[in-house]
Amino acid sequence: MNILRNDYTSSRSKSQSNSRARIALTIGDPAGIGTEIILKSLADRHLLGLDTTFTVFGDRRYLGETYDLLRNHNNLLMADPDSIEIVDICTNEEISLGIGNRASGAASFAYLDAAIAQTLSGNFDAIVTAPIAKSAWKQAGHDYAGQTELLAERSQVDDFGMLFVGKSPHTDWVFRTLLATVHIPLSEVTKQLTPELIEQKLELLRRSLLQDFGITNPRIAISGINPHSGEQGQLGREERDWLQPLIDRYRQQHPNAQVTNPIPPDTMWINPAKAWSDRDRAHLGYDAYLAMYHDQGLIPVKLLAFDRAVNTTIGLPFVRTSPDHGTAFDISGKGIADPASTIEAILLAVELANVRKGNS
Ligand SMILES: NC(=O)C1=CN([C@@H]2O[C@H](COP(=O)(O)OP(=O)(O)OC[C@H]3O[C@@H](n4cnc5c(N)ncnc54)[C@H](O)[C@@H]3O)[C@@H](O)[C@H]2O)C=CC1
Ligand SMILES: NCC(=O)COP(=O)(O)O
Repeated sequence: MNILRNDYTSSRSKSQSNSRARIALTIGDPAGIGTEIILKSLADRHLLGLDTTFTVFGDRRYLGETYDLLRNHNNLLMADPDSIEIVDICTNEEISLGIGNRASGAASFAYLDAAIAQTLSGNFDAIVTAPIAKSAWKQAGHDYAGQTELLAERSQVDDFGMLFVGKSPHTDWVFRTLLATVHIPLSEVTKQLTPELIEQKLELLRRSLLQDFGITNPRIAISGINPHSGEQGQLGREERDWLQPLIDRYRQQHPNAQVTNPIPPDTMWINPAKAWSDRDRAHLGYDAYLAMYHDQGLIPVKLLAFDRAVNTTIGLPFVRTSPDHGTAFDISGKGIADPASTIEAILLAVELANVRKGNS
């Protein structure tokens, strides 16, 4: 694991505050790898020495069971649950490792809901969430597309977005990708992509780049929707009919932002890949990319940065980050789950929380 400390944000926005960031961590679906990656992360050397408090929301019993199961496994380094601060949410559900179901969904929902309530009450500055299974939430009667939507609903915000942030270990360039649409069927995507939605996401992204990352003159790349960005209307009309006019208008309204024309989606990711891997070509990377739908944005993110990208919810009244992967039911309880993306999620949460505290 080669993790570089902090510096996702520009030096302009570094915190001036001396007050300690308070971070809530949820263990996610207890049938998945959440307990393992949280305990591994809390023992990681990159977190030691941070002027931060960590509080874990979850069932103490599952944390203890994971610790007991894995503590002698190949010299794994994990925090002892007895040594960490835990808000014990005992759901009395019978969990089977590797099987996400109604019981595991009810439990993971309860952990997150409690963490949100305490954060909205002012007890925490940020929430780092381990992964949940949306299907398990559904089985437990919680009809949300994901954790993001619950966070937004409880916070009473409509203007929010899913931004993936990954810092290259090769070049230090930071790869940021906002998804315009997220967890919807592919057949719904073009119905939900409207000029209003894209304008809202662009503005949300510009504000987050400024407020969270200290970037005053952002360079933002926008993906097309259709193959070849529509090939002048021959392969789809959205780019011609409204996306390009919207971008032209946006540029006039925001002369500080440098926004591209719709880039053909198949070539959009060539420059970020160069900026990620080659220090001499890091300048080719933009400050952020706006992808039109889930897999258009997340295939390149996970190809380049699966072990370190962070899922960040922007637009909330508090900081929320999460690893970029899911519950990994296929490997839970085996001791092989990589905590790197969770460690990055914690480091980014601390950094963003400090930025907000310094700005307030
Ligand atoms: N932030 C969140 O809460 C997310 C939740 N999910 C949920 O996770 C569940 C499973 O989704 P999948 O598509 O299977 O994706 P996944 O990310 O859970 O697993 C995909 C593959 O990557 C491996 N993998 C994932 N994380 C790993 C880690 N830390 N270390 C080593 N290997 C790892 C898994 O073993 C599996 O082979 C779904 O129910 C989905 O809703 C998926 C993505 C994000
Ligand atoms: N693919 C990203 C993802 O599933 C994250 O969902 P969320 O639970 O953070 O809303």
